[in-house]
Amino acid sequence: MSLKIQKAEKHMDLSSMKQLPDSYTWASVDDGYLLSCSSEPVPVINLEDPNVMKHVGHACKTWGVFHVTNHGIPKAVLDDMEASVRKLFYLPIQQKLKAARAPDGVSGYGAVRISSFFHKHMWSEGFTIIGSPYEHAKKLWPQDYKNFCEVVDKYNKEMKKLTNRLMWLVLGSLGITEGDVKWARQTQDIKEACPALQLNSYPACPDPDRAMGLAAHTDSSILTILHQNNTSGLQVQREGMGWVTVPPIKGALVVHVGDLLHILSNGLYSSVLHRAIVNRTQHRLSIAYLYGPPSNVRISPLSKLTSIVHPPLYQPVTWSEYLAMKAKYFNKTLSVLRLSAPVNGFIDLKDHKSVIVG
Ligand SMILES: O=C(O)CCC(=O)C(=O)O
Ligand SMILES: [Fe+2]
Repeated sequence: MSLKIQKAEKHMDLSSMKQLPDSYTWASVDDGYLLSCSSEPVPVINLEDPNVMKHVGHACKTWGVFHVTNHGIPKAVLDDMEASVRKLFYLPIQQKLKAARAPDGVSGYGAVRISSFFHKHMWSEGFTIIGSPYEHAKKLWPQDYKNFCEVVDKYNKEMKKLTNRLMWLVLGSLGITEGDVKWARQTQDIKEACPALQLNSYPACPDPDRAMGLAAHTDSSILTILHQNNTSGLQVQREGMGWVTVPPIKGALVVHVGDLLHILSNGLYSSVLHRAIVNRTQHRLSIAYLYGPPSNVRISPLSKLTSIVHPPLYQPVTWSEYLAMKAKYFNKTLSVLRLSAPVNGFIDLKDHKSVIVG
């Protein structure tokens, strides 16, 4: 296939395709795993529950993913954001390409960033926002960008409040207090922590069993908060169960344990391997808020969680260093950062080396 074709295909208008092109056809979306009709659903945690910290700790340890209800984010903020995301992805492809991500850039419109690790294209489009969406929004809607920027700002503010709350629940469940992680206390009111907002669009697909919306990956964040529209597609991998669907629950949000929490917790809370599949009739949208530490902070296993018996398992790393490594090693990044094995060896259950790519 010539590079020219590859490039053109990268920007195909998925919603107008009547057949799945070969370059989008995956050998098997099931990868040989059981597709779970799991009797055990992903935990749903009511943030108003008096035992919320215990539930959060248990969910992080067992699943690495959970739904939250009573999270305090006004419905209007979620609805407005979803409507704005829909408006963005419904723009004609030529208009969206005006805000295309630069080849070496991070923000803007384009294929999902993990595409480069796979031989086949994914059935999705993405739009990444870091900081203000102003520059890209102005390219998309030269006269009418303000509303989008306001909606995104409001959404980011609410997500920031929620991630702070969740962060302390997660750390508290590990026996960590504010004094143990000063930077986490500081990020409550500083601008330094620079979260990313990843907007994903998965148009209805003519051959969903052979297409992949977003291939299996873990998030590089500490925590990710995901809002999905009313269409299923998110799946997480659970030991012994295979891929388990995380169906949308009205008004609830999904929380993922990311790689940096895996490191902070010295592997006690493993980042969750997840993917998005597509369907024949409905257009699915998702909005992922990826929360990480301020850029100058080195993340390493929290000293309270390590001892001679439980030595630190990972080297210290900043978020930007981690992202650079992830761009190189993808699902092997955690094992690259892993310190040498103890004498009797260990098995990193979430090493994800077995992930079949492409
Ligand atoms: O669309 C989804 O449900 C998953 C999105 C996701 O995993 C991501 O943006 O990192
Ligand atoms: Fe993700």
